[in-house]
Amino acid sequence: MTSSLRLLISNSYDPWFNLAVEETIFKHMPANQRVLFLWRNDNTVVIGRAQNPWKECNTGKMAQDGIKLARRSSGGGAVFHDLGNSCFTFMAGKPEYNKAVSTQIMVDALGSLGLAVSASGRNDLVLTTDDGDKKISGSAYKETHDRGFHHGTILLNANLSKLADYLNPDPKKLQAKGITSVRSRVTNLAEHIPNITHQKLCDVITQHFFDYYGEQADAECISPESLPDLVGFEDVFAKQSSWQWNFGHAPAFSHIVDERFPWGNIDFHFDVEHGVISRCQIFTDSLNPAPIQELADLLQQNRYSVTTVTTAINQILPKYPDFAAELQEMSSWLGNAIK
Ligand SMILES: Nc1ncnc2c1ncn2[C@@H]1O[C@H](COP(=O)(O)OC(=O)CCCC[C@@H]2CCSS2)[C@@H](O)[C@H]1O
Repeated sequence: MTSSLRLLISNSYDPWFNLAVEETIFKHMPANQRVLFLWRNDNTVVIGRAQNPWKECNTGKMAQDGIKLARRSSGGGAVFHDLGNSCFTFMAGKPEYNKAVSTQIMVDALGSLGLAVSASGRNDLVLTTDDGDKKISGSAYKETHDRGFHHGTILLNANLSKLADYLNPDPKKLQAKGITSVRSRVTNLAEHIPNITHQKLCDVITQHFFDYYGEQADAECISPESLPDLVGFEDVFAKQSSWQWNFGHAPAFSHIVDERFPWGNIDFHFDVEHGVISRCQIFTDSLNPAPIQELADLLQQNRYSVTTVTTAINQILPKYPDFAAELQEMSSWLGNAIK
């Protein structure tokens, strides 16, 4: 008899690949199937579908350190992933889909390792420690008319100082709507059970998944080199990897950046829609406002990104040789301010 369960293990650490696999499997699975997908991402910040990355994370530091940004299609806040963080996804058709079931499977699996874990009022799993409850897992959900998934993280031995660094945004004058992350006190399971590994964790989650349904399934390993037949995967992967989705899908926002240079004060007011500068106004008392105005005009209708700034400055430079040093100075300041 074929099993109603499917167990998928990703061997890739690329968040864009893994999220595209998750999305494609979810879209095409038969509604009577139950899927458990286990995966990890390296050096990544994953944000919720309605979040603003420039507001929620330190995008400048992330770019410097080669940390990928990945927007997911579920709601909720921003989390940091590295190989010390494990991810799980439970998928099921409706009406069976029930996040209370998957949450209980996780609580029981972690309990079987001797950990006092419970579901918090929010979407977290917390570990009871001598120092109070600490978050070890965050979850998010997605539902369509006939199916749903619950995915979440488990902190095993993630780099918590990186976690704090990347999720601590620069204090920018950013006015933005969108979902704000809820910062928590976190802990790694390895601090509480030193011999825990990703593999052991996957084994207990799998065992509890099988036990709950009273069935088993062989594990299928997925990687870019061995992709099962996933209808439409290429398109989903292209979207998931795109700047337009990961950054550009941020809800509209505005950003004011100002600086006092020896040669004048400057205020840039940016309005950004779909990640594109829809309006850029400047206010300056510089005696030479023309190149600055020209810069503001050139920035409009382009991506809110460092590349946009450097490209525009390079375009203006030859026209204003007497203002070159000031333009260079502005380029690095403005690039820094919006990255
Ligand atoms: N990896 C990880 N795990 C648990 N908690 C984390 C993690 N990284 C950061 N945090 C803490 O959670 C808050 C944000 O909590 P908040 O509740 O705002 O958001 C979440 O939990 C979202 C979980 C999404 C899970 C998906 C599953 C597959 S891909 S990502 C952050 O400020 C930190 O304090």
